[in-house]
Amino acid sequence: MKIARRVEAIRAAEVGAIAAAPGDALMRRAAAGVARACIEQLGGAYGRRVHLVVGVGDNGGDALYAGVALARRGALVTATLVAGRAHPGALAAYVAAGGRLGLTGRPDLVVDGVVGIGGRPGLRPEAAAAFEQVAGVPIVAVDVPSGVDVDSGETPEIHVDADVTVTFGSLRHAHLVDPAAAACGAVAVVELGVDFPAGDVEALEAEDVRLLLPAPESDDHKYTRGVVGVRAGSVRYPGAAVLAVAGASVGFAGMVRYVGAAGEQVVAAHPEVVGAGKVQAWVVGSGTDADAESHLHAAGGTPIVIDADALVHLPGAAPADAVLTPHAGELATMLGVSRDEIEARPLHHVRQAAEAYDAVVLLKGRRTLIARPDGRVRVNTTGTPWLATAGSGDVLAGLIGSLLATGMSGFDAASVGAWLHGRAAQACGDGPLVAGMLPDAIRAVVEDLFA
Ligand SMILES: NC(=O)C1=CN([C@@H]2O[C@H](COP(=O)(O)OP(=O)(O)OC[C@H]3O[C@@H](n4cnc5c(N)ncnc54)[C@H](OP(=O)(O)O)[C@@H]3O)[C@@H](O)[C@H]2O)[C@@H](O)CC1
Ligand SMILES: [K+]
Repeated sequence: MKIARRVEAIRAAEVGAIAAAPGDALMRRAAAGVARACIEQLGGAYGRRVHLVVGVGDNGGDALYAGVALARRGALVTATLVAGRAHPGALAAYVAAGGRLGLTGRPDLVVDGVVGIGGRPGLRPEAAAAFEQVAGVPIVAVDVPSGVDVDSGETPEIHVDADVTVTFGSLRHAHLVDPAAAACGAVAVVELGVDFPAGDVEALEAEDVRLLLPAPESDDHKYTRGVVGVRAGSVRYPGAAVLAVAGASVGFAGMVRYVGAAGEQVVAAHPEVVGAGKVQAWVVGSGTDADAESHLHAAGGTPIVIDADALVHLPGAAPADAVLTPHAGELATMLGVSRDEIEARPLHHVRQAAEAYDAVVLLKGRRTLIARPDGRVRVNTTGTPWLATAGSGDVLAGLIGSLLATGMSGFDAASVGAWLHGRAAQACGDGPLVAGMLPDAIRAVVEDLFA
């Protein structure tokens, strides 16, 4: 599990380590990691030109010590001190190692050491100008891309767009949550030997998913494995029913039931699907059109995935054990704000919705977020841009419903479902895909996990 923590918690955990380490030892360790990332990015150090953009705090100190390490390996290192001053010890070491002040020529790489966890969002004009001078050159950000809001993952003002971000000890929210995460590029964590407390934003990794997934026992039969019911599709949108049922039918639940106007098409595509009866979880909404509200009312009393058309029919709180799966536009309608506001502040809004509806809320996006009413959030890091295709949400809703039916919690079902769905898209290759390809790919991903 990847765990991201608030700045306050990180600072509190590091106090002891900083006090115990002699001089700038911790900063030098951090800087060594930054230098390693630069060398990796450049394919070597000797003769390469590296330019440091340096702020007044310890983030700038990290950049300068990284400059020291790079200069020792034969790189030609220059630096702009955006406020005209910098961490005294690091600056002295930098100058002693042959580092120069001021930009000369076009560098091969830029190191962003303007601000880290002590920064406010945005870039001051001197810092913005320093990056403009080297526009187009790859950037390695120290700790976070300067200008992003570290705890909220928001980017309310101008900020650095990095190719690689090197952080220390623990991930911060900005490394996982969009839009800031998109500005980080690839993220590397340098170990500092510090113990951190639990965090409130996390991301599942393959091993977590494997451990959470239900696998049938030898004495299981179809009813003990759980039955999922799908109420999706309509005369107008029969395909949504077929795709939601396909997502529900990848094989986690022991049986899939379908109730709705597209029964004929569903059974033609999935002969194993049966009609109304007792279920352990419902999936309601995809393509239900005018029938959404009546489906929602008919499906009460069990864990339930509420998607698409059904979301707008929710009264104040959702039914017990509900997972709501809106995209940004649907969440905007639910919360009475604009889509732009949701996309600018996804972490804030997904938490607000989870609390307001007293339900697990999965907000779809490049980095899908899954929030619980108590504020705990999982970020999904799998997926490709090709996944933004019609019907892909129907498959996801069905898949999550089938996991719910096996007895998983809504939070686990939603986050495991999102992870498998995204990984399946990746398995389809870096090219076009249609939603109908996902169920087979999900089965292959699960087979790989258990191999
Ligand atoms: N803790 C640890 O264990 C370790 C920490 N480490 C490193 O230390 C970093 C944190 O260092 P930090 O606390 O000195 O803060 P930092 O982010 O450098 O900025 C501070 C100053 O910048 C200014 N400023 C603010 N906003 C600004 C803006 N938008 N644009 C321009 N300037 C702005 C503001 O000063 P002001 O100008 O307002 O007086 C503020 O005081 C951390 O991210 C990591 O890299 C590593 O060495 C490993 C061990
Ligand atoms: K930075």
